[in-house]
Amino acid sequence: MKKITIIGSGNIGLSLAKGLVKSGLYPAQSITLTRRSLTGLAEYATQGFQISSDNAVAVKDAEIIVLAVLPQQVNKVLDEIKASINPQEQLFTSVVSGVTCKNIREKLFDDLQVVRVMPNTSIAIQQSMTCIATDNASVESLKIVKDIFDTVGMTIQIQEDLMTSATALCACGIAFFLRSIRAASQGGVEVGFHAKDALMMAAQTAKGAADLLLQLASHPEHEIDKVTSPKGCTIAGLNEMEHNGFSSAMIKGIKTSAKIAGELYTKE
Ligand SMILES: NC(=O)C1=CN([C@@H]2O[C@H](COP(=O)(O)OP(=O)(O)OC[C@H]3O[C@@H](n4cnc5c(N)ncnc54)[C@H](OP(=O)(O)O)[C@@H]3O)[C@@H](O)[C@H]2O)C=CC1
Ligand SMILES: O=C(O)[C@@H]1CCC=N1
Repeated sequence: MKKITIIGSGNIGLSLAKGLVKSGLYPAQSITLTRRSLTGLAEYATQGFQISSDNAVAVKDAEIIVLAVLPQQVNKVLDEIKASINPQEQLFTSVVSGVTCKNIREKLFDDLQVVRVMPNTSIAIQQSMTCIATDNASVESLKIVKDIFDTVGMTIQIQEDLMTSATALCACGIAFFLRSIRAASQGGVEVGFHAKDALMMAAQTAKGAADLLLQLASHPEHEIDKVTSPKGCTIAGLNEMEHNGFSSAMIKGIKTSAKIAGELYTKE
């Protein structure tokens, strides 16, 4: 168990903090949360987390630092903490989209080990798909990061140049699949269910579909073929969706998100 400081405890920073505590391996007391406005962190202090609005102080004792501010807030934060960083003792991780390991070292220290991590918000319930990449961290440091994120979902190590693609597919992907579930529930209401029931039914159906792929290591089309009875209602609905661009919309959306993810830091 290591001391962790999360700089920028907003949506993803807090989701990570909650997931680590839920995993049982990291007590709240080992995690320091920072943001400029501490009112948003008051409830976390009552749960045992350390909270601070002073990034420079908050990183001093940390063995692992997680940078989780917006891309346009990164430079100011790195300037603030530079004097408190010890590159020999600390491991620097960043979940910031579009900011490379090299970008971070250029602002801090050449010999600082930096690992980029791209989780998604389901990290709060230990269900994240987390992508990990580095261009200089040791095998031991990578293992430390992987071990942490393995407690809050599934991890995969990828090449750093695929990190913006990973952002689109997995981090933004949560929103894409949620919108699909919401749309399915809206269809459910049209065909007769109350909204609350329709949403629960759509969500559990989506979960079942995902688990068919994950638990059986199966391919979507193989599972689809089992649902589409000849001349049946599934193929009729599925083809209607495809005529309206269902797959195409998802593919185009992911490509657009990946492009924008790569531009976020430079758009400062
Ligand atoms: N949301 C998501 O699903 C994912 C987001 N990411 C990445 O994570 C990062 C954060 O995104 P998200 O959580 O959505 O954004 P949020 O705006 O919710 O969180 C950013 C947090 O940073 C805090 N902050 C801003 N400036 C400072 C500062 N100088 N010192 C300390 N804290 C600061 C803000 O609080 P305050 O204003 O009070 O300081 C805010 O709580 C982004 O870079 C994004 O690309 C990556 C994966 C998934
Ligand atoms: O929308 C965003 O820019 C961030 C990055 C991935 C998820 N949320």
